[in-house]
Amino acid sequence: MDVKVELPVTEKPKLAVRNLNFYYGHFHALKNIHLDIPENKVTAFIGPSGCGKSTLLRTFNRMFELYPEQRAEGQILLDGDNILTSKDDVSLIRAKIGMVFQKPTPFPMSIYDNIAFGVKLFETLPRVEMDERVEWALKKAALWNEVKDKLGQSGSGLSGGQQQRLCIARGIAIKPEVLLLDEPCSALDPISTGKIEELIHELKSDYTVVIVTHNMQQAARCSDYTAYMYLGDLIEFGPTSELFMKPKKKDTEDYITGRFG
Ligand SMILES: Nc1ncnc2c1ncn2[C@@H]1O[C@H](COP(=O)(O)OP(=O)(O)OP(=O)(O)O)[C@@H](O)[C@H]1O
Repeated sequence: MDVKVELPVTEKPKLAVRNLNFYYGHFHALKNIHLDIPENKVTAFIGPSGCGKSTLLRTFNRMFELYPEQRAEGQILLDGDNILTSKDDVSLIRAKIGMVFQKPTPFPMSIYDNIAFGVKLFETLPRVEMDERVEWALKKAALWNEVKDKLGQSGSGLSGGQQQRLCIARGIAIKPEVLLLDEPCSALDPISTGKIEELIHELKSDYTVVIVTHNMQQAARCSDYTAYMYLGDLIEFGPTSELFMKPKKKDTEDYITGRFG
């Protein structure tokens, strides 16, 4: 199914996906996806389990290259450059397009070093500037007040919600342009979820955010644009309010009204 939706002229596409096909061995998991991800907005991917949401997200920073049987064809343009064929070191692409996973995954080191570790891969900062960067990232991730007196303690001693905010802080500390969030709240309680959702809302002033979520209320609350996927096809894409209030496709309507999926 070829769905082509142009963004409103007021939006600038940060990522442009063109004719993207993705294969796990012989299994065709993404079928000719055409999609523009607008800059400084939150875009949500929704759809029933197995529809390809995480696969699509993972193509955006070439995470699949770690697995030899996985292959992507087509184009994913970041500001016009195809990251699938880019000669840039993949770690440079991942510095521009950061990812936060479903389960909080703090490194086995202090809260401070969890943030500083990634920064050191790309920048050599004097200690004072590194301190400032760590504080900046923790403030952006709304975690600073809770951890400022225990930066030397292990990141794994934090609560699940705090660990996830630490992972978001780690992701933004290297100042990516795009932040990919793969079901970032699925392991969290409602209060932590609320904090992450507020954070997502604030992050979009600086970043382009893409979130995969199972939770339609979450997509409706925190995204500006939503893509509905089914069996590897992009079925519908548009402003979140329109997609939820006035879906154009019957399949989308059935899914969001809970008649299916
Ligand atoms: N490593 C893999 N090897 C083979 N097939 C895979 C692999 N990972 C995912 N798939 C298949 O690709 C399809 C898309 O999976 P994907 O994880 O992207 O879906 P999803 O929409 O994110 O699902 P969920 O909501 O359950 O996380 C599914 O049919 C899945 O079984």
